[in-house]
Amino acid sequence: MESPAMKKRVLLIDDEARVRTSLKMVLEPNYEILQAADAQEGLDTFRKEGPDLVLLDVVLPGTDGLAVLETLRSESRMTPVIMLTGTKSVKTAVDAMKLGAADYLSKPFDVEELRIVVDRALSSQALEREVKQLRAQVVQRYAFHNLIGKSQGMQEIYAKIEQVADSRTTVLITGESGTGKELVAKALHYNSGRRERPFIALNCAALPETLIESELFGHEKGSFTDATARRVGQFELANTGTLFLDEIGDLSAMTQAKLLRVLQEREFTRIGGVQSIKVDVRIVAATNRNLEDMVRKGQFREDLYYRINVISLFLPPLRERGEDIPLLAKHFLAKRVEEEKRPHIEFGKEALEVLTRYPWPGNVREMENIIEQAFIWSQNCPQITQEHLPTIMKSDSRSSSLRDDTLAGRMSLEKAVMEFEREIILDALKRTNYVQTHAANLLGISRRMLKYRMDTLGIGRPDSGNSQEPDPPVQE
Ligand SMILES: Nc1ncnc2c1ncn2[C@@H]1O[C@H](COP(=O)(O)OP(=O)(O)OP(=O)(O)O)[C@@H](O)[C@H]1O
Repeated sequence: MESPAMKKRVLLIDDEARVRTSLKMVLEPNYEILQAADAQEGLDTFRKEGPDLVLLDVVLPGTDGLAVLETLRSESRMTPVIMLTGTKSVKTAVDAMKLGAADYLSKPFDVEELRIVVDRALSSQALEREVKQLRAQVVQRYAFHNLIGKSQGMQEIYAKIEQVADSRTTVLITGESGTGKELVAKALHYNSGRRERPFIALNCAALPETLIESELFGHEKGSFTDATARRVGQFELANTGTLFLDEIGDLSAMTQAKLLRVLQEREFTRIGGVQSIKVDVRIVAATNRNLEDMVRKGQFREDLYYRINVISLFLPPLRERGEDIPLLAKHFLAKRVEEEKRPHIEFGKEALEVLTRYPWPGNVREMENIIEQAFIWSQNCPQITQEHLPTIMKSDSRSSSLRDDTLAGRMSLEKAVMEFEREIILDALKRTNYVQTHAANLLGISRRMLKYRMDTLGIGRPDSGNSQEPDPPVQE
């Protein structure tokens, strides 16, 4: 890391000593200045000193400044070059920008403009560096071996990821909510040749029907009432990378038709636009709905289904991969211990048994939340015990009586599931003092979904007399 006191270094390449002196005077308080009077000296200094920024005159004795610019850019794409041009050479300035100059300044310079242009070029360079570093970190984080699980089901997933990551084939990931579909989509991306390119995730269920098309394909200014400016859609943003379409079963018939066209032709038009835009995007889709069934019922286009279902990956629910449960629980606990720099803590034997027996309706996401709570409640304890786990996880007798009633035909499956859900939601609400946002976080669902489930199951707030306020309306 560079120390904040270290000055950035600026190389001035200009044959006129007078110009170099005035540039130096303006910049010296903030930067360390290196100087060169011709192209060769400039390139030598650049190679030897590795400055952070170059100010380069377009007219140099015997050499064209643009040729020097090309050499500089080919040797270091990260170092910004600002061109110094005569007042009349607008065309040269444009050519320079095309060749990758960060900016240009016309002589004679305005002192303030000079400072601004130099500062701006250096801060966008710093930003570019940061993005590169972050991308590299993300690549490491989502390398597929970071998916936790040793069960047969997960091993099959790993093998498939390895087989298909590096092709452009469309992949459909299915599985219940919270089983790790988005994580698998990322693993596909970060194990492919596209790993340095964008990974864009779009949840098709989270957007109202009216917005989804503009979100996907973008729109031209004025194409509808709210379209006050041109907007680039996710397809364009994901170009050369991967577009992850979550909850694809929630797309309307019209959007399904448009998506099919993009998948077939690899091109589309923005809403209100006429120009066809070609894209190279790898599509990974996911759903927790039964698409085959939706096709049978006419709710999902059959042709689109076959297009996206070229390769399918099914993520089994957590309850069907019991051996992954202790592994995942220890992983999430270790992660929290490290984040909070707390002393080592482990699960007691009985707590681990409770975790293993529990059916995990919210899958891995639910587990992450429950371990988070247990971690908080176990402050100062050397072990996580049953006491640190939610009551519902231990209410074996209640869940077995629901199961017995269902299997004996005394209760429908639907009713038993609702009863079970009702108890979990009530438990979460009690634990969070009825603060719905916190309860929703605990359950790993949105507040909107929690409110919807509470309404469906008839769960109200605890009776607090007349002071009870109505629930705030749920926004679309
Ligand atoms: N095998 C795994 N190893 C480690 N973490 C996991 C694993 N599976 C899921 N997770 C974690 O569980 C949480 C939920 O995963 P994810 O969002 O990928 O699920 P999903 O199936 O896409 O859910 P939904 O259908 O609700 O969108 C995330 O925080 C994810 O990091």
